[in-house]
Amino acid sequence: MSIKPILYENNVLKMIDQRLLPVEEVWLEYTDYRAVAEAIKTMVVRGAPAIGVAAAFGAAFGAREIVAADYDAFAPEFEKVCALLAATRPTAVNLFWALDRMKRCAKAHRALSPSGLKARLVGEAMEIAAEDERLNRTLGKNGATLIPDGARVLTHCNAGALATAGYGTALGVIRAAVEAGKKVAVLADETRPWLQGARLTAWELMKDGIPVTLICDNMAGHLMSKGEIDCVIVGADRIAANGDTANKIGTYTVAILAREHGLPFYVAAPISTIDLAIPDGSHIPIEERDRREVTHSGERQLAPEGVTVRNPAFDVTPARLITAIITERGVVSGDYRAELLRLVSGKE
Ligand SMILES: CSC[C@H]1O[C@H](OP(=O)(O)O)[C@H](O)[C@@H]1O
Repeated sequence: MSIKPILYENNVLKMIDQRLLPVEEVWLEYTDYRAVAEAIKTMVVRGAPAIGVAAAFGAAFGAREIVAADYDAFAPEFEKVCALLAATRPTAVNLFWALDRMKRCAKAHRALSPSGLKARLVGEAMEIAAEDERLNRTLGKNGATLIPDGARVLTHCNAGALATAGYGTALGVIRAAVEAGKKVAVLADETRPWLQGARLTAWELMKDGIPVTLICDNMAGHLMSKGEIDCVIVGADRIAANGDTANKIGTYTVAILAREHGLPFYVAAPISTIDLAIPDGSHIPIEERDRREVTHSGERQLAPEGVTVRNPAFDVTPARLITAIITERGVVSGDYRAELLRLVSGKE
């Protein structure tokens, strides 16, 4: 049973502090939307779907504070709550998808009493969380058909249970393949600078008893050239209408290497990660994070004081390098613009 990094119990949001893994398993408690926003910004919780789930609960907490006689008075105040949460991180579209869904829920239930509306919003956040894990299991099954028995699968960053409400996307495919009886070995890129692969992917796969080998990011090409990797599967933070995909920094590099070595490169993501409002990857905002993530490992200084640093937290893999995109509504490849529109619209 894979971990659920976000729990809602007795009106309290509990989230595992992913900054402390794998050394410490510490759960933090939240009831205030401002604290939830800070948790997203500081990566207590991270991972596109998980960020959306946390923001949904944050919005519900913010709604509880609003004193308004009716929806017309409530709506502008709720907009301010959602705007503060939306300002936390720019790349993962699931954050904005979840907040828009909470605002649509409020509007749809505007006839409720203020207390009824606030309770309904908590229910919507709970449904977003429950739905995310459910669809990850479906997505996982859809993708598992692409993973051969005995496959050695490279992944980058953490697109596992810790990046979602549970089960994971890229690692959801791995879990589903294992549950289908396949022998799967994972190679996890450590994923500098925040080390989601070393600290999170290795941790959660070991907890589940799934074979995992940790490698440094600069080892992937060598191991591909030696025939030690059979395919690549990663998550996503935002997929543009043409299939260009933003994911953790270094994903583009892995995609280039996979193409060079003739290896399949799969992206696993829920429909909520697809952003049809942007035509291609050049429009995806790329978060630049604090320089200290590069110059330090915890308190240990790794670079000279004052050195110039870049720290883009994501990059964009062009659709042409992506073998297939795995979602809960099916697996698509080829003409991504048409295929993604079909998936999102739900039309066959
Ligand atoms: C299941 S999507 C996870 C996605 O989010 C990660 O970014 P971050 O850890 O900075 O939130 C990374 O891009 C993963 O692929």
